Formats: sequence, C-alpha cells, structure tokens
Amino acid sequence: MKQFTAVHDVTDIDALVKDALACKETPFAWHELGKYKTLGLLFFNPSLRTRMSTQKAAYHLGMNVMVLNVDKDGWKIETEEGVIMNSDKAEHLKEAAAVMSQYCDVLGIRSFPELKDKEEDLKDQVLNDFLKYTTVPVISLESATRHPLQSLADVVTIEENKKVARPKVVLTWAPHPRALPQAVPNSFAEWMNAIDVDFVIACPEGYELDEQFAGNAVVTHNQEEALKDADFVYAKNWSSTTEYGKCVVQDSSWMIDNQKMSLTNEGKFMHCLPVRRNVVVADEVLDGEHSLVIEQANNRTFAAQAVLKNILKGKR
Ligand SMILES: NCCC[C@H](NC(=O)CCC(=O)O)C(=O)O
Ligand SMILES: NC(=O)OP(=O)(O)O
Repeated sequence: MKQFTAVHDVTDIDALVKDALACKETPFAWHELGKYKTLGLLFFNPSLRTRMSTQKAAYHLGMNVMVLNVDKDGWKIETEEGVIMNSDKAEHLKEAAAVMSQYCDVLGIRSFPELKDKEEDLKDQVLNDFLKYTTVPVISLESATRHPLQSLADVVTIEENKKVARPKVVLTWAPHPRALPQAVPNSFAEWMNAIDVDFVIACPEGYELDEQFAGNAVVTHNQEEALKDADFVYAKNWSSTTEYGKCVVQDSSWMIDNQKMSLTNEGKFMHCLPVRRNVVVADEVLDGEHSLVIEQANNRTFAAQAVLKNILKGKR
C-alpha cells in the first residue's frame, strides 16, 4: 500500500479487515516491522481518537512517532501556488512536505474542509498537495472529503457484530448546533457501498451526499421508514450539501432515542465520536447495551495498525 486516503486505495478490503482483527488478537506480533521507522502525524484540526489510536498502532509496530499540531505549534502553512508570501503564513506546503519527508517514513495528515465553497472542498487540496510534494506514503487522518481510518474501523466493528451475512446498515443524519463536514458520512457511504450490506441513507431534504460518495445507496427523507429492521444505525450530523456548509435544519425529531431504536432489528448504535449527548443521540441509547461507540473507538487502533503494517510491508 502506497497511500491510504480512500477505499479505492485498498485492493482487498476483506484481507485488510482480517489484518485489523489479527492486530487486535496479537497487537505485538509485528513489533519488529517498524523498528527504526518514524511516523509523522500532522494536525491542522483537533483530534482525540485519531491522534491517540494511530500513535498506539505505531507503537505496536515498534515505530517512533512525531506529532505536530500545525494549527498551534507550527508555522502557518501557505497552500496557494505562486502567491507572494507577505502575509501571516511563513512556510509553503511545498517545503513543509518535502522537509517532513526527510524526517518521517510515513506521514498522516488531518485537514478539515472550510465549508465555504463546495468545489474547493471537493478538491481536497491540502491532502492532495501533501501527496504531491512528499516522497513518503501518506495516510489521511480525515481530510476535507473523507475519513478512511474511521470507516475501516467501522467496517471491522460491523464485521465483529453482525448476526446475519448481509446486515441492514442505516446511515442517518442527526441534529447538531454547528455546521460539520461531510467527510465521515461520505467515507462511511463509500465503504458500505464497497462491502456486502443492505445500505440506506436517511437525511432531511437538502442534505443528500454527493453522488460520488453515496453511489447507488437507497436515500430516503423518512428516518422512521429507514430504521425499520436495521441491524446497525450509524448516526452523524453533517452540514447541508445544497446550501453548502450551512446548518439549515436543526429538527430535534431526528435525534436517535430508544423509541427510534425500537423500530430496528435489535439494532446496534454507532457513531464516530465525539458526540453531543441529547442532541445527536439520547443518553439512554449511548449508555445502553446496544451502543458500539467505545468498541468503534477501540477498533481505530487496529484499523490504523493494519494500514501501517501494509504500508511498511508495501502490500495491499
Ligand atoms: N473525527 C470525527 C469527527 C470530526 C468532526 N466533528 C466535529 O467537528 C464535532 C465538533 C462539535 O461537536 O462541535 C466531523 O464531524 O467531521
Ligand atoms: N472519530 C474521530 O476521528 O475522532 P477524533 O476527531 O477525536 O480524532
């Protein structure tokens, strides 16, 4: 594996999921693989899980890790081509990426969308510029368009918890006070479309995900209808796709509670975290026995470990 930015960087999803499960079983079995190798993690935005789980994964493989919070500790990075750099940005991405390639054998990048201009965000410029100007493999730690490490952990979690061969998985929009990226639902949809599940997306009008991510998924504006007989309910807020980046709907009737979960087939509740309690989902669901959110977060370590392992081996 040369890079991990989307599901289409993976040639064999089943094998990668099996690798993640093998890492979970015996985390230290490959502790020599990353000896004398360095992972650099670059954050333009905050993180708890991605930062800690990816570091832990690297330690399991014997790697060293360097973390840079570009938004706080580093020089402000310019991304425009040909710009006269006489404002607040001291360093161009071209040098930053090339320099970090001297110090690191693998680089992870987190860079959220601006949520101002849809076409600009879809270009995923920061991630793509790093891909262009680094000489080492790059892992997306959540970009403007996708969050593949999260989605791989979600696929692993579904694999571990499914009771039927082809479960019904419902991705449902949920309310939130702030305008959030579409990266998590985009990415989740892409991965669900790539594996054998019955996949349905429920969202308010104006919140339909871009076709390149939603693919052939069934899309409905009726959440209760979607939830019927669901085996997995994946809740997430995202901002409007038609009034791009705006928080147009705040309808609290989309919140997931026990009454909603009772429509499902004893469905499991999933969310990538962090989650706003009693806005996105009621306490009773998060604290109930059908919540998988902590296991999803746990599986982030083994998803990251499987990806790093394959990059280090140059496989899959
Ligand atoms: N990495 C997981 C999700 C990150 C981000 N959530 C957030 O920004 C939530 C912030 C808040 O609740 O204020 C998102 O939706 O893409
Ligand atoms: N789920 C997730 O990516 O969490 P963080 O934003 O805390 O890394």
